Amino acid sequence: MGITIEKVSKNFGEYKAINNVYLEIPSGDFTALLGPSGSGKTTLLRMIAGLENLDSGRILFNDTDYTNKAVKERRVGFVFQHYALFKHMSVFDNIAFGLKVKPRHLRPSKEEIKEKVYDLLKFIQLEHLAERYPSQVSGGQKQRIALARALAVEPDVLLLDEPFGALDAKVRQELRHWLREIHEKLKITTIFVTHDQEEALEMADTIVVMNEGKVVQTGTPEEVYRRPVNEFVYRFLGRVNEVNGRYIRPHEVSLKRAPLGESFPAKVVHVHFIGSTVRIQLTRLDEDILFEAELNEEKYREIGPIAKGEFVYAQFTKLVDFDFQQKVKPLPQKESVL
Ligand SMILES: Nc1ncnc2c1ncn2[C@@H]1O[C@H](COP(=O)(O)OP(=O)(O)OP(=O)(O)O)[C@@H](O)[C@H]1O
Repeated sequence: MGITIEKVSKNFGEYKAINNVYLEIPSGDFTALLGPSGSGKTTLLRMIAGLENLDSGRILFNDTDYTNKAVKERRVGFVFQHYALFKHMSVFDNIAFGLKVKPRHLRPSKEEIKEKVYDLLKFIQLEHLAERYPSQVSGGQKQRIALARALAVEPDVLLLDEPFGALDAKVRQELRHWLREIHEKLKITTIFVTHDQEEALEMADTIVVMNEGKVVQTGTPEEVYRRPVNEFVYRFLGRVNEVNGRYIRPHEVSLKRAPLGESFPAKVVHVHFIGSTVRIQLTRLDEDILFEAELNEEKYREIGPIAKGEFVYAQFTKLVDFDFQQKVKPLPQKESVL
């Protein structure tokens, strides 16, 4: 199911929560809505679900206007961070819920429901938990069950609002892979809200970067990361050093023991080992600027152990200048289209 968001706006009082958004989500795509808190991601998702009215614009599902259709007419499945499971129902009954509440003429038989729920439990690899209650399963399991519940009614569109937000880093990582695999199998058009750039870059086919109720850029993870249209996207997608109005990512800073090319001396302030990455804070001696370098294992091995207080030579090889870019190549003014 392809989705078109056409010039959609939504105000809360004076506040423009969604400001003239245009977006096309192709059928079968895994799209991440990425942006800081308050940028309008949840509001946009709720409008696609039919849970929030539009002030203006249209929402089309496969070219048919769904703007005024009710939630239950939309065949959407949701998984929200706080969309808790029904506490008083077993895992089985939670998953079966959407099927059991269907109108009589559409409702599958008891046997069909049982078979379907067990298929889904097998699919999410939690068959052994069918008789448990939500309080007896882990947070990660709860979100898998919530996904099975959403899938039970065979939605055309899957909407996920920070579904892993409340989980610890390791479980979140596992569920990212798991969800991506599920998407590969089912190919349901999926829209995933997150404020975590790593999560969006890792999972999505398409990233829609939002800020202040607007779409700032859409593209593949590689496009938005390598060709950000402005400073906001560049900053939002990763760590950044700002050097006199220009920018460089820490992993693009090169460090050497001896002077080379346009390198400058710098003093090591802190060294952090983060898994296989070494993050080093330095001060530039000639300009007294604090900056950060990030080395992978290989680069760190080349330069050798670095300790606080040592002096090294650093080079900013790829400074990005957005003012300059805008002067030579104006940003596209037209509405963004995937
Ligand atoms: N029902 C409402 N009434 C008034 N203001 C609202 C309402 N819902 C959302 N807003 C405001 O609209 C803006 C966008 O909210 P939204 O929840 O869409 O942002 P978000 O990008 O999803 O943020 P977060 O990541 O924090 O959830 C925010 O400033 C929010 O306070």
